[in-house]
Amino acid sequence: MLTRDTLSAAGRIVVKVGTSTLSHVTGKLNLLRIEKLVRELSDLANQGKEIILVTSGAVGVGMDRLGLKERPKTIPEKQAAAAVGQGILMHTYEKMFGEYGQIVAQVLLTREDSVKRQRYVNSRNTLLTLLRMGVIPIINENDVVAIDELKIGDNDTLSAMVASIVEADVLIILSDVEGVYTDNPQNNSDARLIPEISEITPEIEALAGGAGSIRGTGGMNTKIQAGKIAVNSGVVMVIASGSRDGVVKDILAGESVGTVFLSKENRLQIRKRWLAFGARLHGSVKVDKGCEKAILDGGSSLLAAGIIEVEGDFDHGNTVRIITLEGREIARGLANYNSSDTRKIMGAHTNDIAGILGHKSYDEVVHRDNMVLLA
Ligand SMILES: Nc1ncnc2c1ncn2[C@@H]1O[C@H](COP(=O)(O)OP(=O)(O)O)[C@@H](O)[C@H]1O
Ligand SMILES: N[C@@H](CCC(=O)OP(=O)(O)O)C(=O)O
Repeated sequence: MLTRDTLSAAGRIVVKVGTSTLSHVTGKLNLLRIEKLVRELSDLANQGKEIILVTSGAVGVGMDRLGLKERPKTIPEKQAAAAVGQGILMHTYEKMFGEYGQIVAQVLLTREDSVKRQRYVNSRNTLLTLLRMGVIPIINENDVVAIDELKIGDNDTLSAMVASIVEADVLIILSDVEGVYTDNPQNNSDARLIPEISEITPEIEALAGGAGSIRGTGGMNTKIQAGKIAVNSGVVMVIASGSRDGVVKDILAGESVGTVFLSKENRLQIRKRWLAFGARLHGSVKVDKGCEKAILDGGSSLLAAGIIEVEGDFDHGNTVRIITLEGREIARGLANYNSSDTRKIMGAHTNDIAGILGHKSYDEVVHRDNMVLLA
């Protein structure tokens, strides 16, 4: 069981901040609060932690800039507000993070990026590359283009999907409440904070109400649903107040802040189980002795140079077996190239891939991050 004590070791952290935390009741940005959050996250990045920020606020900030007093009802109006607000948000983050020497990147995702296999692998690879480069990805849903039926619809769910895609250690959801209460604290002054949720039962789900303001979207409901995605992906989730000074630091110190959702298995166990037993296998690649040793003993990715045979028909993003000359399966992983391209580049040096295919999207045929050893 992953508990609060494990949080001090968290290396990859997703923080989600809601509109109610980012803005004042006037609808304008709460600059002091954003500044504090940026400073805290920058300090964690300076400590070597990998940080991803999922930010809401595009629609709210856009509404304010456009002088709209009510949340827009039509989709084009919402999208227009988001288009205006997203730019303002990014400008603010870019400026503030820049002051602390941090590089940020805007990443706008839609539902398809997490459900379509190829897009999932692409989003994952891009996010992991940004983290490796020391960049802080700042993510929001692509409200401007997402059609309503295809939308994730709320950033609580989006942040849990992101945490699952990048296999984060912890997801911290910052809101305008201290955590999950026995009832909506805005309506019931007797409501008490629940410090720990080890299982999301129907009773827990029934406690959650909708948003507390016209600015927020899902209320506690979507946060509990996010909790389900997180704990089933091996990610510990904490809901806490975004107005508390040093909130992220305190959570990572294992302090009893907000509500923690415990995870039964860690992400590696879950991912390994899925890659090893859950994923549909689409083919296999046979590797030479040097490549076998590099994968088993050297922690290497699978490079085209080590491949001597390709079996089956697979697409980019499908799971393939990696087998030895003797036919022993040593690993499984997600292929960066389809079977036909892999056949063309097998045996070739990484530098020659572009010449052979006319493009080179990846150096590796299977990246180590997307591989599980079976031997
Ligand atoms: N059981 C509950 N415990 C805590 N808050 C709740 C509960 N049920 C409903 N809420 C409401 O959820 C709100 C937080 O969600 P929301 O307004 O969407 O904020 P955010 O912008 O941070 O996502 C709280 O302000 C509160 O009014
Ligand atoms: N993508 C939307 C946020 C949707 C959302 O979930 O908002 P919130 O409940 O404030 O986290 C926006 O940027 O306005």
